[in-house]
Amino acid sequence: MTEITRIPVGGEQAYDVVVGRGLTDQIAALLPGADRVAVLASAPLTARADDVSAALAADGRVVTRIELPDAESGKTIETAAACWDRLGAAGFTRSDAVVAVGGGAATDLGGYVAAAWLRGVRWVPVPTSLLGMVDAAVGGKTGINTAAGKNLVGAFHPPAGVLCDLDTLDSLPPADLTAGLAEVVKCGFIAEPAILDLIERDPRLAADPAGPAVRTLIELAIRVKADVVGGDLKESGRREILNYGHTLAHAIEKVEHYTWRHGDAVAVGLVYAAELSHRAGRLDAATTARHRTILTELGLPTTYAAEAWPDLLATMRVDKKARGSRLRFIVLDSLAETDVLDGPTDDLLADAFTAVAA
Ligand SMILES: NC(=O)c1ccc[n+]([C@@H]2O[C@H](COP(=O)([O-])OP(=O)(O)OC[C@H]3O[C@@H](n4cnc5c(N)ncnc54)[C@H](O)[C@@H]3O)[C@@H](O)[C@H]2O)c1
Ligand SMILES: O=C(O)C(=O)C[C@@H](O)[C@H](O)[C@H](O)COP(=O)(O)O
Ligand SMILES: [Zn+2]
Repeated sequence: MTEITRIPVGGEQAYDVVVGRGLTDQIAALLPGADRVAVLASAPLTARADDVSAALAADGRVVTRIELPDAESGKTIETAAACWDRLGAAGFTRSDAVVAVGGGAATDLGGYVAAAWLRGVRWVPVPTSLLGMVDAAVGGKTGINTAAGKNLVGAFHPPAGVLCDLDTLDSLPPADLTAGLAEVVKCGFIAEPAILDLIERDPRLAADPAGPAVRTLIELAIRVKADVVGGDLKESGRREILNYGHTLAHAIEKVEHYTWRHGDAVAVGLVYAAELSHRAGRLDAATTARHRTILTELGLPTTYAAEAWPDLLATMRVDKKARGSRLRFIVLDSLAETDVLDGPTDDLLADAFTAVAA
């Protein structure tokens, strides 16, 4: 086992994000007194879920294994209902718990299953993707998609702890690792410019799961998220900054029927949010251009089909940051200085889109 980093997340239900290698044996200690534990994972993560289940069983827990449809296709009410049926059949009580093993889709679904079962039981995400480690598994935002859009049903339900085992990144497809870096870049622009400097020094190293830069980037990004959500779990204020780039990103995901990786959509959304900030007279041209440059160097997309604009605009109107008919965007005034752009005109929104339109 290598060195372990524990990153505390504050708030009423404080917990640690544990980062290291060979962490499987730590799972049982995060759920004291849980006699029954449901381990949720999709097929590509079967081996990892086996290890986690074996560690729990070795500690005397009765494990219920539930296989999820993979990736975004698992974030549905049907999958959640199937999980609740299994918990009911296995007699899960309020002292029992859920463990979700996988990328952000599995941990979002698993967290929501736990949040709603008996109105809330303990859960632990075991993120296996970079994006899951730096973002989805941290902060207690859980949820599913609906026909109207992305993450429209869910709950704030902090986990009992988060296990980020860096060994799991070895099997992550490179395109998924790169997609996760989009959320890391987001943290760089909204709060931690050291992230941007590190990636710019050697973008190739940033995407090497075995290299030293990845762990540093993961820990820097987790610290940004932990700091924000520790002070504003329910997004009544500052937490909205974590949505930088997401208003357009979620619309792209819906228009693409969830076939795009979340991180890829976020990359386009970040460039759009920067252009919007610039065209609203807030962000300087150099910082705006820096978005496109760094994301391109990482191999992330920065453009989207021009003809999709009407659909995208209509979808953005059900974004959770909207208030009535007013859209609200997180924008940058300068590096690491965020603000809300409240009620931008359709002309301004369309003008900014020309900068990402392909
Ligand atoms: N709750 C939050 O705060 C939050 C934050 C960011 C993103 N999200 C959500 O997270 C989701 C995106 O997460 P993601 O990028 O991890 O995608 P994902 O969960 O869809 O996983 C992508 C693919 O990688 C595979 N995979 C994951 N880990 C693997 C591993 N170690 N080895 C081999 N294959 C592996 C998965 O099976 C899947 O096929 C989106 O639904 C997004 O909305 C939530
Ligand atoms: O944790 C948050 O808050 C975020 O906004 C992080 C985002 O990266 C993440 O994609 C989140 O799921 C988006 O939340 P939503 O409330 O817009 O669905
Ligand atoms: Zn995101």
